[in-house]
Amino acid sequence: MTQSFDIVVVGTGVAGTAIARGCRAAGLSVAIVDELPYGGTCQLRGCDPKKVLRAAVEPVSGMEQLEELGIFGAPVTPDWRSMMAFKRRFTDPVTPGKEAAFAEAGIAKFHGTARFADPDTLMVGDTVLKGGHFALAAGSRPADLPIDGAELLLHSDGFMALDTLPRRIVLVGGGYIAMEFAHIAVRAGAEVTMLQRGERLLDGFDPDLVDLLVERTHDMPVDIRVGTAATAIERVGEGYRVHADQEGRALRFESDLVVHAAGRAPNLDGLDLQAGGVAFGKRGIEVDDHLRSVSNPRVFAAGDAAASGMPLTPKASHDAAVVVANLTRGGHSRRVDYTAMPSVVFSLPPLARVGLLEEEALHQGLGFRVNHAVTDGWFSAKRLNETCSGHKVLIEEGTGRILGAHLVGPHADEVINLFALAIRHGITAEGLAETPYSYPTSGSDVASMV
Ligand SMILES: Cc1cc2nc3c(=O)[nH]c(=O)nc-3n(C[C@H](O)[C@H](O)[C@H](O)COP(=O)(O)OP(=O)(O)OC[C@H]3O[C@@H](n4cnc5c(N)ncnc54)[C@H](O)[C@@H]3O)c2cc1C
Ligand SMILES: NC(=O)c1ccc[n+]([C@@H]2O[C@H](COP(=O)([O-])OP(=O)(O)OC[C@H]3O[C@@H](n4cnc5c(N)ncnc54)[C@H](O)[C@@H]3O)[C@@H](O)[C@H]2O)c1
Repeated sequence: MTQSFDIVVVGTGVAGTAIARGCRAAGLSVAIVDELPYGGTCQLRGCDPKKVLRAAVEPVSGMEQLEELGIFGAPVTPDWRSMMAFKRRFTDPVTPGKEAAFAEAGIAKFHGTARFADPDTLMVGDTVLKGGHFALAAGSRPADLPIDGAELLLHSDGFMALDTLPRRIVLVGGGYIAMEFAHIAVRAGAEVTMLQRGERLLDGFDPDLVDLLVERTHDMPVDIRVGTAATAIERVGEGYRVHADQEGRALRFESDLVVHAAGRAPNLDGLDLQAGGVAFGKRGIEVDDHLRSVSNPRVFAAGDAAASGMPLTPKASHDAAVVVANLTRGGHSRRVDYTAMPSVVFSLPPLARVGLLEEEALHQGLGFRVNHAVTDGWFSAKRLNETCSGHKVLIEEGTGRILGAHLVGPHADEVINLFALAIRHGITAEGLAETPYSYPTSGSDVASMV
């Protein structure tokens, strides 16, 4: 059966949902398709469930910090099953909620893998979908790890659906997922080892602040091995043995669970982009500044699937707004602008960045001063007995423009938004310093950071 729509959207995550709803609200006929239950990564398998699980270990982290002052005897261990039940209260309603919302909006729903038959036709099973335009918001998936036994790795979605938390966990990788899962799992009672191939963890964040967080994580304790690449995984009895290479030295780690935390790749395999004449590379679908495919003008891409910006939720939302503008008001009405897109590692305490890294600002030849301090002695960290706290703010000489801000410590995940606002809307260091802040809050520290 052939059906025709103004817009056919692939993916029901943050990007696909917003594109479908935005185009429909503008009066276009819209179809949406997903091969998984509707909802996408962020709400079902990513940001939101992760942050719900983190909520259960936040008090544990707080108690650990206050324990040495004699305020608590010993921290409690949260009940993992109850944590999962709490998480499901958020994730279970997502799919039925999306199904109902699309139906109410008059968006035609399809379930199955969408693949191109030719540049203006998508197939979902035997159903033929003709589109005036296509919006590809297919997201990302765990990157292929070319090691023996890679099929034994549990992916992040599996970790966030575990019925019980195994005692010993090896995390393969040293990025966002490894750091966030380590902080949750250790506080929930597991013994965690992190294997990071490169010499540094959390590439893309300020190295001095990463060092503070790594020291804190090491003390939790997490066994962090840098310069250590996982080379093979084998089943041994009920558990696993992970083989790794550390500068030519062969290492072995026994574990009850091995988790993939070694990067994600655009999820393009099912789409048969070649048949659709849609150019793509390792970073995703190749798009111009308007998020239009460089090879098929009927196609736009957004979110993790598009080779643009950072694969994060705020970027997926921004892309969706750009695609909606270009689909409803003409193909060249809006360009992407990833200025001041903040990013947070939701460790305890969190690590955050917005704008340029020091190295990037130097590379661009900008003249700037750096306000860098370790602030475990500041009131907002000290009252929590939090030892991991610091900032680095890059301020342009002459203009006072904030070029970049990097934070680690209590509420860094919230405070970074003030710097994002400043960078996006041109509020200078002077403007930030003279703003009255509620006190005592971590936000009020901003005045002393600039
Ligand atoms: C564990 C984890 C934690 C994260 N935490 C954060 C966080 O705290 N903050 C943050 O900003 N970002 C976070 N992210 C990243 C964030 O989740 C993604 O950037 C965001 O969800 C991408 O949204 P999207 O709409 O592009 O894709 P997705 O939400 O992944 O949606 C893509 C959808 O397309 C469907 N699909 C793919 N191919 C086809 C096909 N051929 N046919 C039909 N359907 C198809 C998929 O089934 C999927 O449902 C996290 C990611 C993970 C994995
Ligand atoms: N808070 C957030 O915003 C958040 C949280 C989780 C995930 N995410 C998104 O998901 C993506 C994927 O997260 P991630 O942590 O998997 O990727 P990542 O790119 O952040 O880190 C992957 C790390 O794994 C290492 N690695 C690769 N192969 C290895 C091997 N064989 N042995 C040891 N180490 C190896 C890499 O050197 C790299 O440091 C992120 O880039 C981000 O876009 C975001």
